[in-house]
Formats: sequence, C-alpha cells, structure tokens
Amino acid sequence: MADSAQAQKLVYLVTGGCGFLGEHVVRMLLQREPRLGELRVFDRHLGPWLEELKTGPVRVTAIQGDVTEAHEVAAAVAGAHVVIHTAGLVDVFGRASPETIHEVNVQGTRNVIEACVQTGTQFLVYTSSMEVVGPNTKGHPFYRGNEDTLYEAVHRHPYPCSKALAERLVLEANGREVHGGLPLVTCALRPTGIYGEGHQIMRDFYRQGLRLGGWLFRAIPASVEHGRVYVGNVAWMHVLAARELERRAALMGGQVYFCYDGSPYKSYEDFNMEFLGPCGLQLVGARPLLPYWVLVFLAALNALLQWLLRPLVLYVPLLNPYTLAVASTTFTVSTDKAQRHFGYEPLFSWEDSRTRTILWVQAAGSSAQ
Ligand SMILES: NC(=O)C1=CN([C@@H]2O[C@H](COP(=O)(O)OP(=O)(O)OC[C@H]3O[C@@H](n4cnc5c(N)ncnc54)[C@H](O)[C@@H]3O)[C@@H](O)[C@H]2O)C=CC1
Ligand SMILES: C[C@@H](CO)CCC[C@@H](C)[C@H]1CC[C@H]2[C@@H]3[C@H](O)CC4=CC(=O)CC[C@]4(C)[C@H]3CC[C@]12C
Repeated sequence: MADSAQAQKLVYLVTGGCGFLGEHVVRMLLQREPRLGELRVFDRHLGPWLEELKTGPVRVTAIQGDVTEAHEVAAAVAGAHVVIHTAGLVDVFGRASPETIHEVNVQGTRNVIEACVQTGTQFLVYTSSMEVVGPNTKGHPFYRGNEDTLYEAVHRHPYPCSKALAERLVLEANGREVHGGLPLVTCALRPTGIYGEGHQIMRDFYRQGLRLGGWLFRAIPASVEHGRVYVGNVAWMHVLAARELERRAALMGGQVYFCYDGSPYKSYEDFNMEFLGPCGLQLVGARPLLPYWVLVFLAALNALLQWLLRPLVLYVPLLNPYTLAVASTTFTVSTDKAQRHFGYEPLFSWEDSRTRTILWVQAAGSSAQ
C-alpha cells in the first residue's frame, strides 16, 4: 500500500462476511472501495447471495472456514493487505456454552492476529461492541458517553467478557512486527445495537406482533435510552477505517471508536416502533404494563427453566437476566472521534436508514426468510 503503487489493487479479507453486519461490509467494500482488487469472504456458513457478486469486476472469493481453526485462518489471510474481522458468536440468549463463545470470539481473534503476523498482513480492523464497556453488572447508566468516559466496566456474561478480551488482544497487537518487518496496525470499532436490513431480532418482534393481532406490550420505561446505529453506517465506518489505517497509522493504531450516526436516542422498544409502527404494529402502554420486579422474576424463571431443560431441549427465550439488564439500563454514546481521526460521516441519514429498515421489515415479515 505504498504511495508509489497508487494503482495497486488491494486484497481485503472479511471474516464473518456472511453475517448481518458482514454482508453489509462486503457490499459496501464492493461499492465504495476503488482500490479493491480481490475480496475474500470467510465464514463458517456461506450465503447463496455471494454467487451474484462473483460476476462483477472485483474478484470475490468465498472461503468456507472456521476462525477457531488457525490453519484455515492463516490460509485465508495469506496475501491479504487488510483484514476486517467481524466474525463472532453473538449469543446473549444461552444457545451456546460459555466455552464455545470464548473459543470463537477470543481464540478466533487470536488466530486472526497471529495469521496477520505470520503472513505479513499489516492492517486489521476488529468489530468490537459497546458491550465491552457496558452496561455493567451494577446497571450504571452510560449517558451520551464517549471513548474517554470513565465507566466501571465489569462483566460476568460470556458474550461481553469475550468481546472485551478479544478487543484487548487486538489493541495490544498494534505495533507488533509482521512477516517482512513492518508493524501491524490495528483498531477496534464498537457498534451499539445495530439495526437495519437483515436484523433478525427486529423481524422476530414484527412476526410476534402480527401473531398478537398487531400489538406489542411495553416492558421497559420510555425514559431508558438505548444506543442504536444503522448497519449501513457501521459498514461504512469499517470500510473507511480500513482505508485510512495506513495513512493515519500513528493516530489510529491501537485506538477504539464507538460506531454512531444520526439515529435518535430512544428506549429499545420505542426505537423499534420507528419501524414496526409504519408496518402496522402498536406498542401498548405509556408505561410498562408489568412492574419491574415481575420482569426480574420472569427473567430468573426463564434462566432456571433453560438450565433445567437443557438435557432435554434448548429453551432460548428472549428475556433473561442479562437481556433484561441491557434493555433496562441507559447506554448511549455521543462522540465525534471517528470523524476527527479518519473523517467518518454517516453515509445514510436517519430518514434513509429508517426507510430502508421499514421496507426490509415489511418484506422479511411476510416472507419465510
Ligand atoms: N448485532 C449487533 O447489534 C452487534 C454486533 N456486534 C459485533 O458485530 C459482529 C457481527 O455481528 P452480527 O452480524 O450481528 O452477527 P451474525 O451472527 O449475523 O454474524 C456473525 C457471522 O460470523 C460467522 N461466524 C460465527 N462463528 C464463526 C466461526 N467460528 N468461524 C467463522 N465464522 C463464524 C457467522 O456464521 C456469521 O455469518 C460480531 O463480532 C458482533 O460481536 C457488535 C455490536 C452490536
Ligand atoms: C425485555 C424485552 C422486552 O421487549 C426486550 C429484550 C430485548 C433484548 C433481547 C435486546 C435489548 C438490547 C439488545 C442488545 C444490545 O442492542 C447490545 C448488543 C450488542 C452486541 O454486541 C450484540 C447484541 C446485543 C447484546 C443486543 C442483543 C439483544 C438485546 C439484549
């Protein structure tokens, strides 16, 4: 990626490139990265939609692989200029064991870093999460905070623990010498709750509302703000960060950036209604219909049932003590660090993000995807 080789075409690798965010990153790279020569899409489960991308001018290589397998990762990374590591096990519902979550999110990330070092890949962008910071186990609010806001980040749940460990590995790897003698340059992006086309929980809420005759019932007070960011803007931020890492290595290397855009600050449920409302659903109640202690009880009961039933069947309700804590603790960001460091501006306005999401919910809710 030297200046003398302006016309050089670059090889990008996106791990988890067939996931919700990963697909948007892949499509964004193809649309907005003029230096892209080859795009490698690495995922445990490859999506059929990749086929249509193979007919374009950029070489798209689909690689079925597992980030926990070091040799598979090394083979995929070899010869790549930039890695965007977005693969991860996103499980806050108790589907996977804590060991599996750790293996994929922490060991998988370690494998990606080691592969960069061994093969001489110099630029690594990691998809971290707001969960690395909070909400913490004490339920402290994080109100319009930024990357420098002091906050007691204490976790017990395997998902945030794994993301925090993985993020640390990525940041500590900044400056390590890669094969060929150059320094590795890394940064971590921390999205808040991502929404947009492909957001399965949103689709599930829509279908649930349809089953209940068009009604959803408020469980969380409207005053609890939950940070949200549009998937297209998160993808754009990844593409921009990856592009600028070389030019601004000294500034960006080893840094974390919250992902943000113009999405309004609202409670989790009120925010979802921005999309579900125009699709015909209504949120019942200006206040939660059940007292908070009942939700705490139900969440604990769900956790107990999950544990008791585990030998027989996997019981994975949406509500558990962890998801209740996240949904009912204010966590919002207000920052311009990505703008200052690498010129990020959201590509999609709130109006665009909202319209695109509504159209997707309408289509996804009525089809069997
Ligand atoms: N969904 C959200 O609201 C947020 C997500 N994130 C992070 O963004 C990243 C992407 O998340 P989503 O797109 O929402 O999840 P997702 O589950 O849709 O995508 C993850 C992708 O990683 C792949 N993957 C999982 N285990 C793998 C393995 N062992 N080897 C190779 N590929 C594997 C999956 O097949 C999937 O395609 C994750 O790292 C997650 O922690 C961060 C903040 C918020
Ligand atoms: C109490 C229920 C009443 O309607 C609502 C339960 C909603 C929860 C399932 C979600 C509320 C907040 C979500 C999380 C948040 O957006 C932050 C996240 C970041 C990540 O990195 C992964 C996903 C998630 C943990 C996200 C998961 C779903 C919620 C807990």
